Amino acid sequence: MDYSCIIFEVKDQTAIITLNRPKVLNAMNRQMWLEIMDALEHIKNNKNIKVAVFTGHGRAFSTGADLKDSKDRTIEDYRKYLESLQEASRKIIYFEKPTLAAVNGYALGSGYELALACDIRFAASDALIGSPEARVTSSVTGGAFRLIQNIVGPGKARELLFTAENITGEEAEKIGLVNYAVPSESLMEETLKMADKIAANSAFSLAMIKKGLLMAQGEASLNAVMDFEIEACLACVSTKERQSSLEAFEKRKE
Ligand SMILES: C[C@@H](O)CC(=O)SCCNC(=O)CCNC(=O)[C@H](O)C(C)(C)COP(=O)(O)OP(=O)(O)OC[C@H]1O[C@@H](n2cnc3c(N)ncnc32)[C@H](O)[C@@H]1OP(=O)(O)O
Repeated sequence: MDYSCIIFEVKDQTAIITLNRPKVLNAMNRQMWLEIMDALEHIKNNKNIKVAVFTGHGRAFSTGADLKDSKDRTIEDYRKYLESLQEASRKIIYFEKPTLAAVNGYALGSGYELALACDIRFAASDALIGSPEARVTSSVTGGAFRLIQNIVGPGKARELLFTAENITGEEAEKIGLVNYAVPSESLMEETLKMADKIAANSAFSLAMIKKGLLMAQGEASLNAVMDFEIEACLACVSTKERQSSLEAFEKRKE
């Protein structure tokens, strides 16, 4: 597959998937999710690759769902988009090899959910991370109802989702949302250092450890949560309020 929305490269034993729609701050469309899945399949089948790293091209990791694409979508189109998003999210969450996120700039909505789906997160200290769904009349979709509570606990998860406010990489480190906040100029270097440390270990052990960790987190009912996420998100985007939110987004600089 030729990639138009991501850049795929391999450095030593680490594959780097760079979200690549910088003109729209790496806003996500169905094609981007399909390309991510294709790249993951390649990583899975290549024994020399032991770790996958996600990052963003330009001044954002990703600002989440493409709101311009969203405006004229039918509910059925939206469902297809969400199903691709969830297929990719499941693939990342259950991926046999460790995944790392190097969060640069904005990581919002589905963009921040992609980072949550990764095993380990690095962020630039000045990154802006958040879940603006409630502000744009949407709802989380990438397994985030489970993931965010597992990562920061129920109280902080509610605060982030209810306020829809962004926090910096530095604040994210304090609440355990990211493992490390580092100066933006050393973000990739620090992330790749950790990737190298992991890649020095047994691929089989890593796969087993990851499987065990996921089982221990109660994967069985994650599917039920994710099915609900699709219904909740579609219910949100079917409201009249959703159209007003999208119009407000377009008019925000007038
Ligand atoms: C299931 C899903 O619904 C869950 C979600 O993902 S909801 C999350 C949706 N995302 C957002 O609400 C974020 C929207 N973006 C913004 O609020 C702002 O762009 C920003 C605060 C992140 C950055 O602001 P600023 O620095 O002023 O940059 P611009 O707004 O000028 O952005 C530069 C161009 O990128 C376009 N863009 C940014 N984000 C999106 C997006 N999510 N969808 C579509 N397009 C986006 C923006 O319109 C600018 O393009 P233009 O052609 O210059 O107008």
